[in-house]
Amino acid sequence: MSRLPRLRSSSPAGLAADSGPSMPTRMTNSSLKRKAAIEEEDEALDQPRKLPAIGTSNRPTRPLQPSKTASNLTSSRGAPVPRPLTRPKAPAITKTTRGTSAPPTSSRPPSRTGTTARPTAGRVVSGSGPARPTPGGRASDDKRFNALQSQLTSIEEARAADAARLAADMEAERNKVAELQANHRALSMELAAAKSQELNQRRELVHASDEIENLKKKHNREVMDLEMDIKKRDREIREVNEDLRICRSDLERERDTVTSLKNTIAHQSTAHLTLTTQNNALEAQNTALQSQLDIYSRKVSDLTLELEAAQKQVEDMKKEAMESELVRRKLHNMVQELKGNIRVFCRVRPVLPSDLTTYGSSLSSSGSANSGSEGSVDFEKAKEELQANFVFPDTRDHKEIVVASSSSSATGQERKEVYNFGFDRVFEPESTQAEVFEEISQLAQSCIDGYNVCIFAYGQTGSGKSFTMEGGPTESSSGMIPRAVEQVFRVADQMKAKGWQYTMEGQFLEIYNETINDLLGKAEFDKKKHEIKHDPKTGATRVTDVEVVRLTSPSQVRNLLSVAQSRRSVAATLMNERSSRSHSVFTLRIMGVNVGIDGCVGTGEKCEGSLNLVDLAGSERLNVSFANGADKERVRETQNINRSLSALGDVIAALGEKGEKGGDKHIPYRNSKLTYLLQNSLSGNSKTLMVLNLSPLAAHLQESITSLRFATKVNNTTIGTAKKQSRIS
Ligand SMILES: Nc1ncnc2c1ncn2[C@@H]1O[C@H](COP(=O)(O)OP(=O)(O)OP(=O)(O)O)[C@@H](O)[C@H]1O
Repeated sequence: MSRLPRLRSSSPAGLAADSGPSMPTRMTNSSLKRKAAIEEEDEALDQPRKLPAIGTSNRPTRPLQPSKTASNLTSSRGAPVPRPLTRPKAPAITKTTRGTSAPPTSSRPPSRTGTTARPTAGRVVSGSGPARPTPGGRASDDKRFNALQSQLTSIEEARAADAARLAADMEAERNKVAELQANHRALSMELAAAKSQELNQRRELVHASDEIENLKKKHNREVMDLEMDIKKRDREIREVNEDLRICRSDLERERDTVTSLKNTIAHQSTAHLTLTTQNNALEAQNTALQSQLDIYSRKVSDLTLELEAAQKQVEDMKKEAMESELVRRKLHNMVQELKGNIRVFCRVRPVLPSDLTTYGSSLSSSGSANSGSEGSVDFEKAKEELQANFVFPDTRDHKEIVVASSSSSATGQERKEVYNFGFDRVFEPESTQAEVFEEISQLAQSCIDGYNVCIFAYGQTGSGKSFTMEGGPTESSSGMIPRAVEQVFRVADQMKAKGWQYTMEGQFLEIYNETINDLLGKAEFDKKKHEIKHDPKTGATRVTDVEVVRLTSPSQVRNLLSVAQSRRSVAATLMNERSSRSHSVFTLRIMGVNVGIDGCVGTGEKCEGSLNLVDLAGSERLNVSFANGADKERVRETQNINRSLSALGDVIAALGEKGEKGGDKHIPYRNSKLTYLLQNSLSGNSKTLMVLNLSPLAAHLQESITSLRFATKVNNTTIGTAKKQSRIS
């Protein structure tokens, strides 16, 4: 009984630690149960020899030798060595007990197997018996001992059998243990392998976890990428869908277009057939035309050659025209010189209705002179009554005027006198402004050609000077100044074709009481002092501080004339007409340069001419003013007019003398502002025209005769040879 715990304790210590808990434990329990059953059986046979007595022995029980394999296995592993299973032994009989109870040799049972010879149970029983036999009962005791010896022998035999059986069982158990230990080792190895595998697997697991983590991250990234990709794809899909939609609509349109094109093609096919037919016809026509074209091409090349020749001819003609222009100028000037560089025209104005009232016609007082056809007849009668006897005998050349006057002698006899005057041209009262200008226009041309021209209107007050120079408001009544300006502009324009380019400027001055006033200026009359400057090199005359206007159109000149007229009206007093008592000088300066024509270089020749149109003060005051003499201012005016007009006569006379005799004759230009101003236009290199205006009235006859005599004197003067002011730059 006491060995069970040892088996029990050895079993878990030796097996449970290293082998699996199930199978070895079961096997140990079953063998122990069988042992427990045998021991219970022994107890039943010999109660006093209880097994616990064995357990009390100090002899150590011989443990079952563990198999070398098991021992080696456990020791090699370093684990606690399990307690080996002990072989069951019979309890040994101590010498002390044997000496007292029975002789050892006789009482020793026959030798048996080692296992059975060593039981100790008998000795345990004898050694531990409670009662010690007495010497009287030795025989019984021997019997008893023998019985007991036999019993013991049988018990030992049974025990031996049991021991053998147990040994066999033990051997089986050992084998099983060995087997289990082998299994255990195998399992340990498997376990180690499994552990190492587990370790590897753990490492792999860690590695795999890392990999999984990485893969997860990668996966997340890929997921994100994929999501983005998906979004992108979505976007692309949307775009593609949109494109698809557009494509579809385009396709629809294209289909429509195709449909319409098909229709068109169908129409076109029909038209094509028609056109093919036409084309064939046209090709035939074309062939015919081609041959014609060849003919025309030849003609064109011939014409091109002709054109080139013609263009060359045109170029030559242009050059020729420019050269002939120079010739024309020379010839024109020669003609003007032959006509005389100072010429005199005489113009008699018509009798005006206003003359009837002013000069007291008997018909005008009757009041019937101004109405109806009867009135016109009366007017004609009144005219005859008032007008002087002017006759124009030269009906072909219009160069003569005959004045007949009658006067009473001291004896009371009527004396008739006839004066015959000849001028370059005589204009009758019916003459128009255009007719007068026709003669003057030649001088305007000379001015454009670079000559200085001076045209005077001379005559008594009311004789028609202003009318001749400035004219009336209508186109037909416009005077010499606007016509000359128009002529200059027209000719300047025409001269462009001959390579000339002109610029024009104008000034309008008044000489009143030997003072120069600017009719185009803003300054108050008679206040500002203007000086006359002559440039001896260029022959140009300039007046200081006067308005010189660049002229761009004839209409501009008309405006200037009206400005001048209004300024004169403001300056006029109530008593006197300022225009009658002053000279007005309109100067048109013309500057030209030959720049050439297209493709033909100009000569560069420059010319500068001036056209002076002078409306003189009334000439009659020469006599009348001195006769009166009461009004000092008027006397002064008259004296100035007298001086300037006589100075003009003197200059012309001196020029005439110089022309006739030559030499270094002094010309008194400085005797008056008028002659000094017109110095360069009166000298030998200029052309002068005096228009003598005559009143047709008999009341003015004496004045008219005086004027005629003055004009004749001028007309008979020959001013040298006109010299063209030109210079080559
Ligand atoms: N040929 C003409 N035909 C028609 N009317 C004329 C003619 N000549 C002059 N007259 C008229 O005679 C009048 C006097 O002429 P104008 O004023 O021109 O004379 P004037 O000599 O200039 O006088 P003044 O010296 O006072 O200026 C004006 O009414 C003008 O219209």
